[in-house]
Amino acid sequence: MTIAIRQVCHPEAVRHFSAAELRRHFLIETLFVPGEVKLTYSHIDRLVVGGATPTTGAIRLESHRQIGSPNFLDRRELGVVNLGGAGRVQTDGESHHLDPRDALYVAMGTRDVRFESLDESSPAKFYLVSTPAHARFETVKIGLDRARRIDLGDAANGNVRTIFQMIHPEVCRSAQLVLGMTQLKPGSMWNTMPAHVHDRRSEVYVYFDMQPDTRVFHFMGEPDETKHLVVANEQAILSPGWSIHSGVGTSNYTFVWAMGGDNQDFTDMDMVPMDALR
Ligand SMILES: O=C[C@H](O)[C@@H](O)CC(=O)C(=O)O
Ligand SMILES: [Zn+2]
Repeated sequence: MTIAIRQVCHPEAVRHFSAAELRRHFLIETLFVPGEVKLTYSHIDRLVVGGATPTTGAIRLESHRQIGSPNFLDRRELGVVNLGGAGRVQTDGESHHLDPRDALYVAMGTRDVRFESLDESSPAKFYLVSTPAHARFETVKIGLDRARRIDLGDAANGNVRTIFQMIHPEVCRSAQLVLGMTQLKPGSMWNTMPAHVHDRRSEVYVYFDMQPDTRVFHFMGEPDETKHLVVANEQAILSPGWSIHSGVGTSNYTFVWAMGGDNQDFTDMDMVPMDALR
């Protein structure tokens, strides 16, 4: 298991970042490495983001000095979304079958978490987001059928999409983690425009369901100082509370968004008026 550390950047410093610096601090280029658990520890809301890509055998979520407790989930909770082929997640010996697109909320206090693929020729790709937790809730699997579904956007604006709220107070209890998936319809390319910020919560996006030669231009930065990251399939973006997080693709795509912070109120967003964007 590997864990990379990302420090916090002040927005006044980010104004001067080159494309390479912006990528080094905010983009996670590689999430899925066959046979490995690969994590990034971000100091924005202490979000841990990564991938577990089991091939032949089971791989384990280990703790680390950075986590500061004997087991990874002693003082944390975990969201898992399967972006690959069918797989299994074992939580303290209990087996959870995760089909493609299924999510699992794993409770604080779970000692042993293992990941397995059902077919090594089509390995599972478990996308992981973990936040600190103060209380134990139930470990629960959430398929898209159990998610809270919001259809929005319109063809004229190129943003017809469905938001599936998966780890959300009305679906599954958690200490602070809120997570879901947004699928764009073919012909729609925009997400989250008009843009918003929410200084109460940090957010992380992972874009997937993309072809090798398509890209998402992901917009970040303070509303009056926007910048972009050019993002390929299965890459993630760390979005501090002061930053907008919106993207336009060269084709349609799907993304998982996840948040941690002061509240779990999805609708608590500060919308950015169009004439405020720079
Ligand atoms: O705070 C909420 C997040 O930014 C996303 O849920 C937005 C999103 O999925 C979309 O507009 O498509
Ligand atoms: Zn947001």
